[in-house]
Amino acid sequence: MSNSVIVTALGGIAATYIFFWAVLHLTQNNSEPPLVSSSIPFISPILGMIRWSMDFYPHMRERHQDLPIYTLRIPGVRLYVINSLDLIPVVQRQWRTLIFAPIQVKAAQAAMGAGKDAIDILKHDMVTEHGFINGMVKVTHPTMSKGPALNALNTKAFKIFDKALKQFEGPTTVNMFEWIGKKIMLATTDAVYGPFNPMRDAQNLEAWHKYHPALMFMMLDILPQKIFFKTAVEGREHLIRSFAKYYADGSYRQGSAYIQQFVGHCIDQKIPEDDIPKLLLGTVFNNVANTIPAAFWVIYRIFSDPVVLKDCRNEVSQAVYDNQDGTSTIDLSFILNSCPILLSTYQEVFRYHGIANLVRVVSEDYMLDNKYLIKKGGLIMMSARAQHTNSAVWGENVGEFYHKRFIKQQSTGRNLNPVAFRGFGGGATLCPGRHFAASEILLLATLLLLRCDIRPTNVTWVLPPTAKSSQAEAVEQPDYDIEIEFVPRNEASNKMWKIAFSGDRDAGLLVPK
Ligand code: HEM
Repeated sequence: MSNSVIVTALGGIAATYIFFWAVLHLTQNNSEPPLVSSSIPFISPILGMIRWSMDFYPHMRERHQDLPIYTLRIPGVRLYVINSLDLIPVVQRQWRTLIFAPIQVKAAQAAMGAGKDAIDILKHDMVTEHGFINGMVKVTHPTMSKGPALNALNTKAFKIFDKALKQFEGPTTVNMFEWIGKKIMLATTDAVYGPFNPMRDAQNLEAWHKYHPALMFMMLDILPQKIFFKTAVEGREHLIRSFAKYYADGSYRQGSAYIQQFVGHCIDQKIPEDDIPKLLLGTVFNNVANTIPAAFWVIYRIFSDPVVLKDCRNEVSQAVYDNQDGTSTIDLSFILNSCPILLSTYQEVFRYHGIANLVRVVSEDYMLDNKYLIKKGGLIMMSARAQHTNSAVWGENVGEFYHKRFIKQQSTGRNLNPVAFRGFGGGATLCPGRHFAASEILLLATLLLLRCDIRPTNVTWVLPPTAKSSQAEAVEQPDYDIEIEFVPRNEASNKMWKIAFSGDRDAGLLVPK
């Protein structure tokens, strides 16, 4: 290559760099949060995200500890990243201006394939209860947070778990993530969708496994789906056909109170008939996507540590009473109220393995905390992992899984700050499904504690890595499965089990803010 070509090429690169550097700095207002990661304009943050993956925001928090909030610029997007715990409630209070609903609308359109008319209805009012999204939370929330409707969901799930455990007549080897995934999928969807649950069908499960892994990339909505995600789109279409039949047959009327309210709200809001099955498909994601990996980690953490196992088994055994007819009853309310170590272990799972990226869309220019100009169209990012890995909040043992961390009296003299715990989000969009998820996961864990021992076939428990986790989910997923052996406990064999609810629930869990 001649010198002149090299000089021209270098000149071109330098001119391009200067051009983008100027664009970046001229379009950045001094009142906006400080701009970081700008050495290669618009590209450096992307390189950082690729390099650090789900540890990107914790890494940035360490690097920019002095900044309560900073700006990242990537092509077409201003990302305002919250570092400081104190700014989280400030963002959450502005839920009418810094909105979550557009993310849900995007999911409906790009991931579920909802049509234009349905999307217009979803977009019409994204802040009041008269709108589709907030109205949906309002009508479905009571059916999954407490009372007879949630008890009914748990009772159905119990029957599925009970039946599965009865099949262990002797030591049984399974792949742990796969086994838990199948049981949670069946228990949850049977409880939610009722006797005509579409997710009982093996072909639909296969379609789900084609569709689910591509969800995050489909959500980004950059690449043509029919070319780049052909298999996932086929899986989606298959599932939509099945949910269309479920809807057209009126099978949802025999489903849970939750799914009846869900469909009723779609009808009231005049969602086109063809789109209701697409939105129903979205409920499968809500119902199982995080519950499955969370159940995996809860069970892994309990059974892989003899101390945790002993503590938790001792607690749950007190939730059981024997009946005169020879059956044994598990009081789920006792589990959810009076088993502090089990509940602490459960919450530590979400602190340690939680990766929720809580995103808000800025609907108009806004002065956050009267200090930082946040521009319309920008995104606010509150990373759960950035908060959950902060030693200033959680103490020097932040990097350890400490199963008693959430027991108040044993925490380091300080009460835990509920804002620092982002496992289920917080504020106006705090996860309405958290009670359902908690009761189902803890029910499965309790049944296993009472009825089985679990041994890894590999002799020792080895914590699987999680680097390949999909960040569309709020909980890490193991990169590979673990083979385990369920060994029925003698003291529990031949027992018949029942479930009961003696009172309030979740009293022992930290209430996220
Ligand atoms: C372990 C299980 C679960 C985890 C870790 C989890 C996590 C979360 C998080 C982090 C958010 C907040 C999103 C944000 O503010 O940006 C959220 C919201 C939500 N979750 Fe969950 N979730 C779980 C289970 C469920 C279940 C079982 C359901 C449904 C039955 C559900 C339905 C929802 C809905 C509808 C929202 C949006 C609420 C709104 O728009 O106000 N989740 N979840």
